[in-house]
Amino acid sequence: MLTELNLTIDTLRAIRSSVLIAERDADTWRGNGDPSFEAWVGRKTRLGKRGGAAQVRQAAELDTVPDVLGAVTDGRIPLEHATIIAKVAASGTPAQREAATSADGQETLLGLAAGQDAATFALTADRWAANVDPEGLERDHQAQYRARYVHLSHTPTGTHLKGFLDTITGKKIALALEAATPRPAADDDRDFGQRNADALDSIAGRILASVDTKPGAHVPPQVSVILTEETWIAAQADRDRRRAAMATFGFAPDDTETDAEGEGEGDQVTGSGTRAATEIGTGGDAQCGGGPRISAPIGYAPATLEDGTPVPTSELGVVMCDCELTRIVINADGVPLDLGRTERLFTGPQRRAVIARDRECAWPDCHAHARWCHIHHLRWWERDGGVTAVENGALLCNFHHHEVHRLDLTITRHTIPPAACPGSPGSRRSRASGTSSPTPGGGPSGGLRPGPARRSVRLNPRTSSTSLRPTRAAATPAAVSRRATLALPDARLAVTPSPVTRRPSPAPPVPSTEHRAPSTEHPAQGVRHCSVVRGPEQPHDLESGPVGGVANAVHPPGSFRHPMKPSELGPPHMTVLITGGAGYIGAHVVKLVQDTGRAVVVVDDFSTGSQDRIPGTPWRRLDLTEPSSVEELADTLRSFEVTSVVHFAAKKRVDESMVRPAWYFQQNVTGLANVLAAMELAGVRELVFSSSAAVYGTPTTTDVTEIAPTSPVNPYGETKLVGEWMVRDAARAWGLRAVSLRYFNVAGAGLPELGDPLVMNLVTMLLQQKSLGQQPKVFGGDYPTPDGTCVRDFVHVLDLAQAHVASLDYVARPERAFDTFNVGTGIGSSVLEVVTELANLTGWDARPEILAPRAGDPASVVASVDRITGVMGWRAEAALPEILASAWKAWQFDHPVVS
Ligand SMILES: O=c1ccn([C@@H]2O[C@H](COP(=O)(O)OP(=O)(O)O[C@H]3O[C@H](CO)[C@H](O)[C@H](O)[C@H]3O)[C@@H](O)[C@H]2O)c(=O)[nH]1
Repeated sequence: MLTELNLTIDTLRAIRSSVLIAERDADTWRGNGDPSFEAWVGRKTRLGKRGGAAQVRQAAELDTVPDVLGAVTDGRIPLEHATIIAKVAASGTPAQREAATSADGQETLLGLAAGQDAATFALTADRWAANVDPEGLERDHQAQYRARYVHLSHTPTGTHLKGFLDTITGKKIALALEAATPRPAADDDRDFGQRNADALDSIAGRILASVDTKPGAHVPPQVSVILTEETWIAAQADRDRRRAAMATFGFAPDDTETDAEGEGEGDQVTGSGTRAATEIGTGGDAQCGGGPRISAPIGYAPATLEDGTPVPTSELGVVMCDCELTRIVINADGVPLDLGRTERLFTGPQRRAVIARDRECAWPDCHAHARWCHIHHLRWWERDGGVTAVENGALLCNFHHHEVHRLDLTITRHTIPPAACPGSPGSRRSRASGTSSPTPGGGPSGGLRPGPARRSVRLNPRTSSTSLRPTRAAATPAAVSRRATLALPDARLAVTPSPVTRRPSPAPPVPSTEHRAPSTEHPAQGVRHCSVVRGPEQPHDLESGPVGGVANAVHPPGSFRHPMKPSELGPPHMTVLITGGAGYIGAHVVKLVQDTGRAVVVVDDFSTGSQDRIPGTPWRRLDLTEPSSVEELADTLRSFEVTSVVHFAAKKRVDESMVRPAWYFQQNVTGLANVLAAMELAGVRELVFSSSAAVYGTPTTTDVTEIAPTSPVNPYGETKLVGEWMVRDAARAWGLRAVSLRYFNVAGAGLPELGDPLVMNLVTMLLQQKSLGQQPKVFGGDYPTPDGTCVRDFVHVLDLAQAHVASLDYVARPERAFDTFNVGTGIGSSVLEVVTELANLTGWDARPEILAPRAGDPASVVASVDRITGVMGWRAEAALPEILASAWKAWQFDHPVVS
């Protein structure tokens, strides 16, 4: 019954797919005020735009495999299996797509689908696809591999982590995170993401602690915490003051062996048969609820990392607990003068003894393996003057070690009678709650009593015959006396949270004065690295100003929003020739390519571009439409040993192309033909071609994929489509490896001085209208879009430039031939939305004037960017507000208000 029901549902869905495609092709949905077919479907079905788009996408994919769709309606296979085949047909390599859509291919896949569940069949289909195009799998993996990156953005509010990994590495990392994440303890209310973060922290700690991790360095990598003597004393005084306040408000620091609710129950003892339990009393947050109020702390400069990042006191506690201290005396200019050293490390034998005893994190129910644990000083080394001895050490995983220091806990070991242990008569298992309680009325732990704002947890026993009992600690004079050893004039303490072996660390290299700026406010902050990047020797016949151009002469490296990913750093000997490199998009690409370490040479006729945009970059003035340009360009390619070309030089005004179509073909098609001829002559085989979304004309869907029909509606788009064909044909004929990037609506600026100099698209035209005191002019208000104005996909010019860098990597791979990719954000904005956003941003009292529609304007063009994201790992980062803000800045830079 259930099977039949499922079959019927699948059959109906398959029929719905066919109906959707028929509706789409019949075009009957138009004229109802819906901006797109998807929107129409979403409205009709009440699934909304997203739901409608998903149905249409699935239908379009299934439409490519009609036999498979038929097999669903015949009840041969479930729809799920059909969608797996359709995915291969839609997103595989060209060879895989061709095979999957062929009658034979569909029949083979149908045969494979029989008798397999969906998950197994998905893997089978993957293997089949790999078999059809064995290199496809490897190519995809290599593409993923080249595209992978991890960015850490350090902001004042925390560090953001962003990245992309190839599937294999992703799985490896997932396994490693899992390995470093123990089964959550009873009191562990961290969610999955938080546990992953802790696992990553733990892995980093382990790497930094390993003596084997010495990538070319003389000492293991270290995280240094830098603090002054005053900070050291003030931080401790602050904590002591808090603790004293706690005592004043009714419960002594050692009272933490206290019950809050329920009854504690020791858990089952493992190992030797002796039983142990551990209790923690956190005492709650002194600042919260009914807890005691404490006086405001006295301000003091925080400890910092080497780059000046402030370190919270609880983190300081963690590193002080299990660390190596190196005293570095630094003079007023931040130059290290003297190294002293005091170690507070557990020795190897001590560690082994602690590990043998505790085996895993000593926190209740936390089973983090010893290899992920720190050794915590039960009596803190810096706070309580605790000794570095086995009996004072306890294994704690990274997370719980931080908790102990964050909550200012003291943990004590104590033996508990077997009767109180789990499994014993009268014992009960602990509740999985951070607010469960320890043993009542002086159970095994003895002397437990309820206290205000007190949380306590009954902990799991360990194999040891002792238990750990965390409590709040008392201020101890020992902590004060310990400071004496650190109180050195002009001293900074560099604290390394690393169980590095006992061997003297060499002094850190004293910064050479010629490379480092003198210290300013912070010894580490004052250090600035300066590096000079020399360009290749340049031939003298170029109009490049001083020969031997120096990359990045004006724009400091990293001043762009997107720093290059390490994976994108190309070998310095690679030279990229960029035609039209002095133009708006070209100059951004010049800068980013240079940032990757590649050399760049620009060819431009400077009809719209300017040399100011490419400081220090060698250039050659060349009109690429002239027949003589072929030889001249080939010469340049040879003399610079160019390895790849990015071709921008072209005309790009839609309206102009409508008026001067032949000239557009001359400019764009002849220019490209000459570039290709020169490349063939010089044997340069890598090309990134600047195409346009204009090749789609008026798309039938808003979500335009690369396989959408190309049907340009203006000569400009036609020249780009012809260009794509020419590039594809060159790939077939003489082994050119090329990518055509179909730009959607590009706007914004990476630097204020790199704004779009031409007023020829919506954003710059609006800014000009604003500057002239005019009202925004909107071409057409009656399009079948939500607000009647055209919808476009606006992409930041820097994101677009990044896509070129990714494409250069892509075409560098020998297995590539020719491919096309959309470059957009996947999000549409209407002209009116742009006007409103810009008006808000600039304080413009804008009252749009709706004019007649402009010739050749399609209603709605929005990219599908799945392909470029999947293959190259590229994805646009900036949204409309950021794009417009950068465009506005650039506009102000170019049009300063003279008062
Ligand atoms: O003052 C203006 C200027 C433009 N528009 C409208 O804004 C939309 C965007 O126009 P643009 O000229 O900025 O961009 P296009 O979409 O016409 O063309 C752009 O996108 C294309 C791809 O779709 C090509 O890449 C092309 O080079 C690029 O200019 C159009 O509906 C246009 O009519 C206005 O309403 N008022």
